[in-house]
Amino acid sequence: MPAISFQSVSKAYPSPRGPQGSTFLALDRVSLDVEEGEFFGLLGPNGAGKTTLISILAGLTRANSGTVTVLGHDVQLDYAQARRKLGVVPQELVFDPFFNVREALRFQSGYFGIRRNDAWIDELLESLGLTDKANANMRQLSGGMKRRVLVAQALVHKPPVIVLDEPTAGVDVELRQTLWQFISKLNKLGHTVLLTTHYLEEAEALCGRIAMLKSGRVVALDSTSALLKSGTSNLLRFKIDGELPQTLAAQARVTGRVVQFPAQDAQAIEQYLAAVREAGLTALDVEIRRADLEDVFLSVMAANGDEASSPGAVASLQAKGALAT
Ligand SMILES: Nc1ncnc2c1ncn2[C@@H]1O[C@H](COP(=O)(O)OP(=O)(O)OP(=O)(O)O)[C@@H](O)[C@H]1O
Repeated sequence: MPAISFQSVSKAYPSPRGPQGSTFLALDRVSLDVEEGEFFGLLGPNGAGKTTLISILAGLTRANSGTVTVLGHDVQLDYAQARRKLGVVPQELVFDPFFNVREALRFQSGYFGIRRNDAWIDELLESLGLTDKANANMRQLSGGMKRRVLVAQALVHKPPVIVLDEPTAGVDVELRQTLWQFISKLNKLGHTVLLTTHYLEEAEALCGRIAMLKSGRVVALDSTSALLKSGTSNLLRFKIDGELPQTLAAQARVTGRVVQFPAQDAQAIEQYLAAVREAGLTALDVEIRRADLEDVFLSVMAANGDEASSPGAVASLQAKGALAT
């Protein structure tokens, strides 16, 4: 049985631009399963529908159609059981200003009907570096500290399925490391983790499988290693001292003065460098690097209607079948 199952989930919101009463699809028949024990990444650009999907999972928003289950419990028909299996760390910093940290965690335990939870609460406080803040009022905490409390709140009932919606947005390196150490430990103990993040290096390091959403549709779904292999294996990267001719620019990803070409082999590298020389330009700081998840992500997004990235890498991904159709 999957830990989380989305089957053909669609969600329409009122359209901000169209005529009165018109809607647009924030989620368009999304289907994906997260298996028990997985560390699963849900990636996508702003507005792709990640938070909407998580809100439906957490019972905060209703889908217009489709089925969502948590360990077999339907999030609508069997809400209480589904919710009990889930620990959700929301993107927004929501907290009760009248409680101190320990009280907030005790209150949350009470919400799930758990009494005498102090041993686990102490462990959460310790693991998240909050022990010395246990008696501090929530209002007195910095943004990063509040985020730690949100993580602790989500885990207070030891949920088998942990959902983190951009937990490291705007937080410092120390918290990120503390958080990922702790979440990885829980994952090793068997907890399933679903993570959304814009930090692609974190997703690459942590997630065994990844789904990419674009405009409410799943556009890629595979193991992280297969996604990495599906991209152009190497990239030729350099800076130029002028404007790249159109024919060359069409094959490259250009960011200001930095140019990147897919570099399948030495011949391709020589050809690109020769073409740059023939155009009267000088390539500076030349390096060859392995494609990372960010390259794959940009290629997938480009293949699905974002012109901003490398056509060469897209062709490579399509040829290897990594892109959902
Ligand atoms: N309550 C709402 N009413 C109307 N439109 C909404 C509502 N919530 C989200 N949307 C729209 O639905 C789309 C998906 O939004 P969502 O927040 O799910 O995206 P996201 O992938 O989480 O984005 P981000 O990375 O910016 O957090 C966006 O176009 C957003 O403007």
